[in-house]
Amino acid sequence: MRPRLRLLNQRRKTPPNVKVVMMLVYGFCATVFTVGLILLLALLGWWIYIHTSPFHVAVSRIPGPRFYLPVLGNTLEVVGGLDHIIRMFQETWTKKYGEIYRIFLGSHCYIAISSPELLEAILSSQKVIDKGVSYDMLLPWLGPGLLVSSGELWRSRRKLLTPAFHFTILKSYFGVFNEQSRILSGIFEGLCRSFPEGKGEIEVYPYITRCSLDIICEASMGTSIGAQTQDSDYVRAVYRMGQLIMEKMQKPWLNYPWIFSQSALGREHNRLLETLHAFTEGVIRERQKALSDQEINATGETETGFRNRLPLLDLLLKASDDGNILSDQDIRNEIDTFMFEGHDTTTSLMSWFLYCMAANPKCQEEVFVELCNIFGNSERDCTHDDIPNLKYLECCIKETLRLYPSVSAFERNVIEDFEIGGFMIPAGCTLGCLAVATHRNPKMFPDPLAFKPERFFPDEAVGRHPYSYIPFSAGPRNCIGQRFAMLEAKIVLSTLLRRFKFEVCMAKLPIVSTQLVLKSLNGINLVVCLR
Ligand code: HEM
Repeated sequence: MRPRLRLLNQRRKTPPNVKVVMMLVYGFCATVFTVGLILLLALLGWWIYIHTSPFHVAVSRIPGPRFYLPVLGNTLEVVGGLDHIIRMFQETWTKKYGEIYRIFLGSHCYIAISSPELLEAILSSQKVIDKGVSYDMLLPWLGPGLLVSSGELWRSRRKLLTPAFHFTILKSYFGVFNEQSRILSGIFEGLCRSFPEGKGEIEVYPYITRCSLDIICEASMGTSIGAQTQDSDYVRAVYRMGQLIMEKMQKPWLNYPWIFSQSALGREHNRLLETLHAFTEGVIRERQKALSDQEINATGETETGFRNRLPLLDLLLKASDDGNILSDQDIRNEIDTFMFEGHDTTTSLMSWFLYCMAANPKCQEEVFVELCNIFGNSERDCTHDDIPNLKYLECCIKETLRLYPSVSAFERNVIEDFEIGGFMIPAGCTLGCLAVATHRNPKMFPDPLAFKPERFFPDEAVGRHPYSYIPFSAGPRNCIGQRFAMLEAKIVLSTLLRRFKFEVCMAKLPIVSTQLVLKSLNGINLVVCLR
């Protein structure tokens, strides 16, 4: 009996490998259960939090997606190309939720506005003047310059810098505008002559960028970098820095300073910063020396070759001499701000303008007729007296800025609770003013996607809400360089349209995308020929 019983006992015992498997299964189930329970509790906590915290209760009254995830918010919906982001914010969500809606980008609440009435309430307010978090990306380069600074610092700088855009000063830049327009026109002419039939494809964006850089460099620093005619580390650095900031924005993990500093992009960023800052500092030092040596003679020429147009830099140096507190670094921040704001925006405008002309040949012809009436066959410069006569050109520029505003959206930080349109906007939100969505609102601009310069004829514009058109923003923090930009655009564009004809390149139609300014993902390619 005994041996048999032992045999039976042995048969009933579970084999060791099955035991291991069962233990693993139990372990796995226990882990899944625990993790599930923790997730469930976390979600419950999150649900209770967003239904009871005053912040979330207030923002939940604003239209927007019902669900947003902890940590991620609605971010997954904007993942995609740079052309997808603009569609989501300016079209899809605006159509779905209306002229005010809220979105969570990560855990940050973003309230997007495209109603002229609400924009007026925000932009004319003296309370909501601080910039949104997106501008922090610019801080290493621009520091707290006029664009990024807030509070009292911004107020005092704005007061200090406003005289630099007085009409008498702007008048002195006509020479620079004309000189650089001629150089650009010469480059286009060379390209056209090199095409087999005098007509060929040009990606205009980089050429216009270099022209605007030359203009803003002379205007702000009184020095010439010859970006259009020669290679320069500084120009390359300005150009690359804009791209790099966009690359960084698309990779949220690079927002952690340590990770960024270890990345290839972070190292390149630091090298570019050195080049950019060293250049501006060098020009400031030279200019300081020239001014203190009293080298500027009565004709306005300096021994160092500067032309005395009272560039912005002189104004800042003078202000620091007058005893105002303005360190060399403050001056550098302001100059860097003007270099950045003053070239990318105007390049975007002028490139999209040429595209609009190419896409609307009748309008292009009408501008040409206007130019012939003013300039005839002469190749003379555009003067101060010509500006008021460029009426139709001005309407075309305005219509370009309506359809393709260089700054497609701008932001304000809400630092104390604020009420608009019956909604309480709690402190901590970012308000996003959607220029594209506002400008394409059919209530204000019927048939909004059509290019119709006549919308800006004086009698057509009567009765339109002033905040339905905001390419230069509005209110106390509007664009300080608005008149500069319009003069620059009128002179450069009239010079080009007098000499060249532009046609659309059907194989490479632009793909609109939101970057630091409104650009096209595949460039602005046009077929160009001499008139
Ligand atoms: C087509 C050309 C331009 C457009 C569409 C444009 C548009 C804008 C917009 C929308 C703002 C407000 C941004 C915000 O609130 O965040 C702004 C601010 C600013 N712009 Fe322009 N801009 C242009 C050209 C220029 C030029 C040529 C300069 C300099 C010469 C310039 C200098 C500035 C500065 C310094 C600010 C900040 C003003 C402040 O906060 O007080 N802009 N611009």
